[in-house]
Order: sequence, then C-alpha cells, then structure tokens
Amino acid sequence: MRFYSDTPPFDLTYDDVFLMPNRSAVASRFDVDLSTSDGTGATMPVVVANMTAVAGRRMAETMARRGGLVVLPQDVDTAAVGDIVAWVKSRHPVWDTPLVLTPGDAVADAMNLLPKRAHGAVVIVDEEARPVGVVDEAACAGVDRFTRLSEVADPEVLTMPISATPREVFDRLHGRTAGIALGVDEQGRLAGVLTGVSALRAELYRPALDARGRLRVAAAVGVNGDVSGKAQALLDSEVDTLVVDTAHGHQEKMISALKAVRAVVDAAGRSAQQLGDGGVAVVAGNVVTAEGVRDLVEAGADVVKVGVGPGAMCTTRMMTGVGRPQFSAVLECARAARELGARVWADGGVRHPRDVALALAAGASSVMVGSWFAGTYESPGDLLRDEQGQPYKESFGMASKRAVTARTRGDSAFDRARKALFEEGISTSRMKLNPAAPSVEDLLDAICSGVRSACTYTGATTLEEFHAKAMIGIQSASGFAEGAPLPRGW
Ligand SMILES: NC(=O)C1=CN([C@@H]2O[C@H](COP(=O)(O)OP(=O)(O)OC[C@H]3O[C@@H](n4cnc5c(N)ncnc54)[C@H](OP(=O)(O)O)[C@@H]3O)[C@@H](O)[C@H]2O)C=CC1
Ligand SMILES: Nc1nc2c(ncn2[C@@H]2O[C@H](COP(=O)(O)O)[C@@H](O)[C@H]2O)c(=O)[nH]1
Ligand SMILES: [K+]
Repeated sequence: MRFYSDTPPFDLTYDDVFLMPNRSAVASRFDVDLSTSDGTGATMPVVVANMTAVAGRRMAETMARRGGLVVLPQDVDTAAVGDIVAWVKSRHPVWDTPLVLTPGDAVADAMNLLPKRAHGAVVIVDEEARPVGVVDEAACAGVDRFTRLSEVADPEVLTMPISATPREVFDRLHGRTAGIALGVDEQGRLAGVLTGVSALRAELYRPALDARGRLRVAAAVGVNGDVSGKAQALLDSEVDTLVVDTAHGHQEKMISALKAVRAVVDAAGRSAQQLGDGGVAVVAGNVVTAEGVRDLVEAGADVVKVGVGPGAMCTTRMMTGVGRPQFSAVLECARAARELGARVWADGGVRHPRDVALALAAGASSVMVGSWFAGTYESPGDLLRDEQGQPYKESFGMASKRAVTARTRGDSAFDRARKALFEEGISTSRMKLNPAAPSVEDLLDAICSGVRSACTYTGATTLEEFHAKAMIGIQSASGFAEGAPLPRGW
C-alpha cells in the first residue's frame, strides 16, 4: 500500500482516508477471491469479535457457512464452549438449521422463535420429524397467541432431497410465493432449510471448513488463570483457531500466556507450519505498535490483533487517553507482522463496508467486527422493541461493569468490587435491527460486495494483490462528508 501524497505527521483513522482508483484489468467483481492469507481457513476476511452480546452458536454457524469466523468469548466456560463447537460442527455446511415446532405448539411459541433466524419460517414436524407444515409471521398475525400451530400452518411444503444443489433449490423456489425449501433425508426427515436468497449465497460464498469438511469456529482464552489447561481443553474440543485476548496485549502477562498457548498447540502437533496449511492458528492481542507486534510474534502469535480504543462499546480512550487511530495502527502493525511472515486482524471501529476495505488495503488479513453485528437475528440476545416499536438488541462491552461482574462471579466480594472500578466499556447500548437488513448475512453481503468492488477499482483479484496495489489518499472531514449519501436530499 502507498500513500498518494506525503504521509501526514499525525495518525489517521478510517474516516480520514480513501482509496484511489487504479487502471484495472479485472473484468468482473465476481473474479475477486476474498480468501484470507492468515492460516485460519477463512474464505472471507471477516471475524466476529469475542463479545458475549455478539458471538454465540447461531452467529458461529451462519458466519462459517459464508466463510467467516466467530471467536467464542473467553467468559464462556470451557465445557459450554465444547458443546457449542460440537453443535456448530454438526451443522450442515450448506443448509440452514430449521426452527422446529410440533402441530400442538402455540402461535406464541412460533413468534418467539421466528426472530432467531433469518429464514422467516418455523417448520412443523410430525413424530417422525417429517415436515407437515410451515408457519411464518403472516400466519401468526391477527390470531390468538394460544392458537395451535396445526390451525395456522401452511401444509403446502416444498421438500427437496438434502443432496440437491443450491442452484437446483434456487430454481425450484424461483417464482413461488412460499419462499422456503425443506431439505429432507432419505427417510423424509427434516434436515435443513434454504430460502431463495440463501441458495444464491450458497453459490457465491465458500464455507470455512475444517479438514473433515465441518464448519470452523474459533475461541478466546484470557491471560489469567490456567491458560495452558484452557488452551488444551479448547484444542480437545476441536476449536480451529485460538485467540489469546486482553485489553493491553503488550504486557508480560500476555507474553507468558501466549508462550503457554503456543507450547500447547506445538505439543499437540497442531501448529500451522505455514499460513493456510490447516493447522490451528494462534492469534493474540491487542496492540497498536510495531514493537508490540514483534514481541507477540516472537512469543508465538501467527496473527496479532490490532486496536486499542476504536470499539463502539469502548471507553478506553476517554478513560485513559491511550489508543491510536485505527488506520495508522493497522498499517504500522501489518507491515511489522508481514516482515515476520505473520498477519494482523484489524479489531474494532468498523461501521461501514468501506472500513473493511481500508483495513485490508492497509494490510490486515481480516477485520474483526463486534457491535455492528449485535443488532442482527443471529446475535445471542433477545429481540426487544423501543418506545416507537423499533426492534433492537442490547449490546455491551467486555470491559464494562456488566461483563466484569459476570466474569468475576467466582471471586471474593472485595476482589469483585476492586475490579469493578476499572470500567472501560459501556454496559448497555441499543443496537437497532435494520428491518431491511435484519440478518448478519445481509451485512456480509454488503461488506463482500463493497470489498469485491474496491478490489476491482484497485485492479486486484486477491486480497494480497489489493494490499500491494492500494493507493491511499487523505481527506478532510468535508471530503468524508461528501462521500456519504443524502437519502433525504438537502
Ligand atoms: N481493544 C480494546 O481497546 C479493548 C478491549 N477490551 C476487551 O475486553 C475484554 C476484557 O479484557 P481485560 O480488561 O483485559 O480483562 P482480562 O480479564 O483479560 O484481564 C486483564 C489482565 O491484565 C491486567 N492489566 C494490567 N493493565 C491493564 C490494563 N490497562 N487494562 C486491563 N487489564 C490490565 C489486569 O490486572 P488488574 O485487573 O489487576 O489491573 C488483568 O489481570 C477482552 O475481550 C478485551 O479484548 C477491553 C479494553 C480495551
Ligand atoms: N475498550 C473496550 N474495548 C472493547 C470492549 N468490548 C469490546 N471491545 C473491543 O471492541 C472490539 C469490537 O469493536 P466494534 O467497534 O466492532 O464493536 C472487540 O473486539 C474488542 O477489541 C470494552 O468493553 N472496552
Ligand atoms: K470507542
């Protein structure tokens, strides 16, 4: 990556910079390969942050199916992580997991379930798990909440063998009003669902799969407690990527924790000998300097997580003055990591597809997103409604009082009170669910379209080429404002 003009004497963040178009020989945006180069096996450069309000099993399943990764938070106990990983790995790599009820269940049960997944339908099954009807939101409208589903379900279900290709499913669904295909096994039992748009996505995206063809998932480990034991347990649970995570990653405690994790991975013979060979990548952070990167790579990190203070739930910069504008942090850290054969993830502060493109241009192999994805069907929280009836989900920072209180549950009252003093995150925030883009998959579509297009403007067909060719300009606040759309005129 090069700057178009002289590098300024101050640090920059995403809003301060823009990409210059280059002469391009790339004929189509579909010619761009979004695979990452960091050994995680991700086929799209998006990682979901290890935040309790964002990263759970539905998010993990959905992201991996489209090629991204979810990092399960370190606050989830090891046994529960094991259950989640086993569940994610038992999911079909193409067909989505159905929401299932029986004819005797009530409309209220269906209404509670519907916002859990983007496909907009609950499948009604008989005692042999064979589909007998479909219930959507329209079927539940205007009827008593205790009505039995047998009375409102549409019995006209479209079943297809689970072996059908997404293209076959898309073609069968095209033009039909009932927008969902039910995948069934040889005994006619329900095994998955696909909508037209998810069949289309299945043709456009490549799932992130482990060596046995199962969906990939990552998990975090903190720097305190029995780090080796936790890392070993995560490996035993078949976690595919380990993330050693703490606020201040450039500290001795991190270095010793990281060495311990490295030793566990090496002893298990699971280390990635070279980027992309299918071993377990070890990620560590967060840092914002080249020095920090070098120390963490020396201690065993394959990937270093970059970002202090850019996160939407984060109050670190206001509390401490510490941090660094994220574009410059990513640029310097990516350069240092690449010199050592390692990579960085740009963690935090991503709110638009352009931010993803700019982080990749600066040399990140992937971009970590938290809050932006909190307001989606796939995040773990319940769907709530504000005073105007608009849907939202609650989000909170992992260094907030709320998260610290949960994390220190087992400590003495005195220790908990002491820890609670160091609050560096927001305990409650409302992340609106956009009715036009309620699923994380809608956001992934926007991100991937934006990044594919950025690559063709730059003349690149891979993310490595994009980084090599990117030319970055620096803009004023009015330059940034000019780029924003004006949907209501002026
Ligand atoms: N990217 C970012 O800007 C930030 C991210 N976070 C996220 O919040 C989560 C919790 O992280 P964390 O607060 O590190 O909790 P951890 O439970 O990982 O504990 C951090 C450890 O480091 C010690 N420590 C020393 N200096 C600091 C410091 N300046 N800030 C924090 N800990 C320090 C703490 O000791 P003691 O408590 O005794 O001081 C504690 O032992 C993580 O997921 C992290 O990524 C949190 C803040 C900033
Ligand atoms: N300083 C804090 N940083 C936090 C906290 N919780 C999470 N984070 C960091 O933010 C990113 C995600 O950024 P986002 O803009 O996409 O939400 C996450 O990966 C952490 O590094 C917190 O409480 N305080
Ligand atoms: K912030």
